[in-house]
Amino acid sequence: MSSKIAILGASGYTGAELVRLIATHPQMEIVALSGERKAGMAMGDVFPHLRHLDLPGLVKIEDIDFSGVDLAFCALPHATSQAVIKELPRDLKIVDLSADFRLRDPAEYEKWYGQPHAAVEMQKEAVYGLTEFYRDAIRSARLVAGTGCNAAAGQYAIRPLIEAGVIDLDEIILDLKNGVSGAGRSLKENLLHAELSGGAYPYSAGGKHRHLGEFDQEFSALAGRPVLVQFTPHLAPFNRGILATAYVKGAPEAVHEALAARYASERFLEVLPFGALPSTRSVGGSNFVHIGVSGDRIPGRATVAVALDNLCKGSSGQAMQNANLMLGYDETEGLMLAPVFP
Ligand SMILES: NC(=O)C1=CN([C@@H]2O[C@H](COP(=O)(O)OP(=O)(O)OC[C@H]3O[C@@H](n4cnc5c(N)ncnc54)[C@H](OP(=O)(O)O)[C@@H]3O)[C@@H](O)[C@H]2O)C=CC1
Ligand SMILES: CC(=O)N[C@@H](CCC(=O)OP(=O)(O)O)C(=O)O
Repeated sequence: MSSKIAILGASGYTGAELVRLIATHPQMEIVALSGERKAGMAMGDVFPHLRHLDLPGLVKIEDIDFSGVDLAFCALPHATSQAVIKELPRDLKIVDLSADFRLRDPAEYEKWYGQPHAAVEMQKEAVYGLTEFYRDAIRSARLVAGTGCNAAAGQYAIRPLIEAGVIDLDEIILDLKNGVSGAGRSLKENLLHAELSGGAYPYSAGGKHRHLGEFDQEFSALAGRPVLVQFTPHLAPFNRGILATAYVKGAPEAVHEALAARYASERFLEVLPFGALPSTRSVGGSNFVHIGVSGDRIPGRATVAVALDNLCKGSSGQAMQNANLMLGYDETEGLMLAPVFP
């Protein structure tokens, strides 16, 4: 029997990506789609690339009847998400793509997001959605919090190295380039083609990016002591994709071995042969992640690079993978699309 799915925020980038993926899922049926400014419109009019699909029209969230819905994907802006989710039926399974339920500690949430959480009890109940590291808890969760897309890329590079004890925990530098769709579909001056194309720039430097809250929470729990990463993201002139590059102090071969061993049985995580490095081009439009390691002319230093698609494995693909687990389906269902190349 198929599961009935609602997508809240279907008129945004991650919502549309969920529709694209679910269209190939044999056991998921979309029964409701929400938009806010776009409520009342047909999905194919908002997103012509989805015109061929037979989909419900966009409605406001308050007009959705959740009684027949098995699982809701919530692809709404930060803060809006918690206000909406706390009013949804308690037996509804939810995969939230926003940042609202990623941080377990309410004080940490307030520190990084500048306001108190409006649903603290649910914040504590939520399971962190980095599938390969929380699989068992996700299977039985009611509410799963999708990770930040930068946070996913950085964790795929670094977590196994902390687990295996092969790097100096006080010398981790993470540099990251991410494409413009990471900022969502709303109009912003710095995202205008004239100001973005042909250039790139860092932002939230100096330890200010909110995904540091996720790195702090996850890396420190793994290490059993505080681990602080130096992290700067850059906005780059491509549509989709994240390229995260970690500079670590540790033997390069041991770093490669730790990643290869940890991800050997993971369907979506591909560790390249030693010395080969990944490209966003090779994973675009897919749920696959490519990970590469090289040594350095400075002995005992390694570079780890991770490429993934922010709209797929960085958000909607990860959300689908988690929904598959929550609904008892094969984890890869609807997600085996090959990357689009070039
Ligand atoms: N883009 C990415 O790569 C990633 C995004 N995320 C997170 O996922 C969530 C969705 O992101 P994204 O799809 O990029 O965002 P978009 O800005 O593209 O879409 C936002 C969606 O939310 C709806 N919406 C906006 N305000 C309200 C409101 N007050 N009430 C109800 N609905 C509202 C919009 O409807 P309408 O347009 O009709 O007004 C739209 O459907 C965000 O929390 C984001 O941080 C997480 C990881 C990666
Ligand atoms: C290009 C761009 O602005 N990218 C976003 C990341 C998007 C993401 O992961 O989203 P959350 O907002 O859900 O944390 C950023 O770095 O802030």
